[in-house]
Amino acid sequence: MAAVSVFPSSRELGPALARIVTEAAAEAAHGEGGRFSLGLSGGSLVELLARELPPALSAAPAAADPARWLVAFCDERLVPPEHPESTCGAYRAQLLPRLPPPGPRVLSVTPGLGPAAAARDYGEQLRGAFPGQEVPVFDLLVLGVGPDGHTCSLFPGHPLLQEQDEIVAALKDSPKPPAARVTLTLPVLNAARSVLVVAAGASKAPVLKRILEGKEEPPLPAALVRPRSGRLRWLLDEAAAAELSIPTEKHSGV
Ligand SMILES: O=C(O)[C@H](O)[C@@H](O)[C@H](O)[C@H](O)COP(=O)(O)O
Repeated sequence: MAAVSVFPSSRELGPALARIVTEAAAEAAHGEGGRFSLGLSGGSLVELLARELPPALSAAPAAADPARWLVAFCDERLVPPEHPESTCGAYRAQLLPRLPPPGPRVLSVTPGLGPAAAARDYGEQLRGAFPGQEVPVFDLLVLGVGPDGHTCSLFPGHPLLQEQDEIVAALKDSPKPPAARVTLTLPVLNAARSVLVVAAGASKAPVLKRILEGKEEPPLPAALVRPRSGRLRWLLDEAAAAELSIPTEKHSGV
């Protein structure tokens, strides 16, 4: 059973999310290799992390220093990095310049490649960054969830939900534009040591009830995020949690 934390609004959820990231970073710094591997999703998470991670870092122990971080993106839209829809572009514009120099090592999808080549290239980058790991084991993945129950760029009913061999896959038919994307696959999501799924706003309330309380078959993509041995936590605001009847941890956020 995943832990579901509910905050009054993003104003309280954001700092809690940032604190979890910096605490995980400090913990990983003391672990093997002293590196913190972090996978980030796009969408509303970009602005939330850009606002909350810098202040959280200034209050965090030195061990949380982003210079020890490897940052990768859980999915990416196949657009030029300067395109407003580029997840990497958005983080490079909004978050990375606000981190203490020299900042993290960032893996990103090589621009200008077609979907299949981009997925192959990004997969090779990941394999290189996680030597000896058939499936990269991230310390922490931060995921979002769409109103349709997608996460990363894994969409309901899409064949990629069955992908068990590739760590990165491409799609050209994303129902959420842009259509061409690459995404981490479920084996990577479920190998992570810790996974956070963040959702805010009333538009997510119906799908969160389906994901967290429904027993529908086939399960929605976000319901397939079941880390084998890692920790799974949901961070929601009250609006997104409004239809839940399962027990949740209420946080006032102070
Ligand atoms: O690049 C993307 O589109 C994201 O990785 C995607 O999976 C996102 O997390 C969800 O669509 C939720 O997006 P919002 O948080 O903006 O609703």
